[in-house]
Amino acid sequence: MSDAGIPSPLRLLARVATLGVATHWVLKRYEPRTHAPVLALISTVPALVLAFPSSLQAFSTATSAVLACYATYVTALSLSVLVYRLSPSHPLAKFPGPLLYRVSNLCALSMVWNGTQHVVLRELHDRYGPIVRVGPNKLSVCSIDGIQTILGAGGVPKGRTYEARQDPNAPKNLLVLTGKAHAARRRLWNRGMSPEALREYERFLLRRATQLFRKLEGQKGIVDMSAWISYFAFDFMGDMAFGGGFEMLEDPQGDRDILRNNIKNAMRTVTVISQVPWGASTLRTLPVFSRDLLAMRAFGVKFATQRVKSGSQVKDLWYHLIDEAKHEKTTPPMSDVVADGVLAIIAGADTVATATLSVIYYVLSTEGGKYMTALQQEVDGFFARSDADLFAAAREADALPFLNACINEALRMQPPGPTSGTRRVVDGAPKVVNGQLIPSGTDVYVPPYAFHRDPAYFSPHTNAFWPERWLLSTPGALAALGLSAPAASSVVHIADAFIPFSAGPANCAGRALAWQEMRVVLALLVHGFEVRLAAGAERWEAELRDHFVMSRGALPVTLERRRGSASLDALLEGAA
Ligand code: HEM
Repeated sequence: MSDAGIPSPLRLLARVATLGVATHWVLKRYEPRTHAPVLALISTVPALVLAFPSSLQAFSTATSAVLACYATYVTALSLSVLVYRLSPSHPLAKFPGPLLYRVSNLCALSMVWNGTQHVVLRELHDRYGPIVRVGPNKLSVCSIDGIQTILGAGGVPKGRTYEARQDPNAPKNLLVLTGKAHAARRRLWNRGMSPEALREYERFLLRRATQLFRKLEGQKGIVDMSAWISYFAFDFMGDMAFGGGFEMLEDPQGDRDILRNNIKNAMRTVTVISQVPWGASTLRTLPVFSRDLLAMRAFGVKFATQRVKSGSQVKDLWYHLIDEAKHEKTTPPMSDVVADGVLAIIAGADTVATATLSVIYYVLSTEGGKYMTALQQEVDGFFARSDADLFAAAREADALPFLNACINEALRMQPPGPTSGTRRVVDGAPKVVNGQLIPSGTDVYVPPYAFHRDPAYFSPHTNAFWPERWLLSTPGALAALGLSAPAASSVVHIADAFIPFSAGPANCAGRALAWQEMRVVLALLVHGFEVRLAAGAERWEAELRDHFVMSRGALPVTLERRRGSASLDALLEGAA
């Protein structure tokens, strides 16, 4: 149909509106990765104005013509987006979810910024069921078959939310890689986390754990356990990834502590940016968004340079990541190792600190501290043995069963990576979860926190710290500590829904190391100190924030040195 009868200004605006709608359909099909295509599309508006100079006569100035055209363009683009996202023809229309989240990812920004995403996702699953639409193009899945279908081998690759997480000028780290590149890099990591490698790390761990112990012995009054465990975790991971040098335990107020804040801020920033992957590259050019990521890289480069100078005297994680033993055909580039070294600090320090602190908090705060009493009984009994070998016990899954149960339960209650990033269902390979087809192009969360707090997988006491649930098959172990549990038949415990370390080929590469650290540090603390929560500790749970890894507040405690044992003294002296 001809538009010859329409006055020329309206004709111009109609063309601009059509351009707005067309822009939506182009961007929908070819989601931009840089700002250049976005700028190119936006500049078509003045180009259109210039292409029809006669239309300008109806406007008082050229500026008002351009402004009117942009207003029309944006309105048409927005309306097209809105109508499409809410329409029954949208591929995700059949999935329930809050109206605002269906409209735009921007609606979720405040919960992401505030770090409440994990809790909100759980609430949404309570309300809407196992699959919830939490963005225009995004689902959250809390259905047991989704774990293997999405995260398992042959599942769904990581989506673009991961790319937004890393420094744009640095090579990709393991977390961001997919497919063959991921498998090749993961081989290096797996070597660095093999049982033999972990044996090598024991002396570093003993040195740092002893240093922590001695520092805590010297503390008076209220002690912020959160800070001290963090210093330990960062120092130890610095030893692993860069051959040491962080020394936060030695100099807590030193400038290296800035790293902790860099990471905290950077994690929040990239978690927010990753909500709008199409704008990520543009946003990251702004110093406010890139400052902390760049500072982290500079930090990594500085420590890597020191590590290179020291050569292969020690078989730390760096030794394996840069393949100093020459297992690979080609030596990995130094820049990749720096990227993975920084990843090790982010992925390995904060996570272990949060989990260790959550154990301390829950065993002390639950039911008048009865779990701390049971834990001390188990650990004291262990150290009383003449053959007590803490590192041998830390290697085994069942040497200290109640300690393991408490760690598992703290990881269930507060998984240190509570949501993880989204996976994206690739073109031509839709997936079926819970009997429903998840179409290609969909971003999918498989959030650990939501699984762990689902009564369909863990009950009774779904939202309470109840370590007994991990020892149902060994009631004797509980009875020996004065604890009991109902018959296993009345308890729901779906172990496959426990995913604090994620699942599948990109699950946590450092899981075994994390377990070793947590067992050693907690056994030393429980045996060596009487720990009591102090005023303010009750805020622990509320101050845990989901910024990909948990950020946390203080955990004020008082400490009193216990009598300990000859085994403990020998262990601590051995580290000197
Ligand atoms: C309690 C402690 C820990 C927890 C709960 C934990 C949890 C996780 C989770 C959930 C992921 C998957 C993230 C995702 O896919 O978005 C992950 C990945 C990873 N973690 Fe851990 N982690 C812990 C400790 C460690 C330690 C000590 C290291 C050692 C440096 C480490 C290194 C890594 C690496 C390298 C990845 C990426 C794996 C890959 O993409 O193949 N983590 N971790």
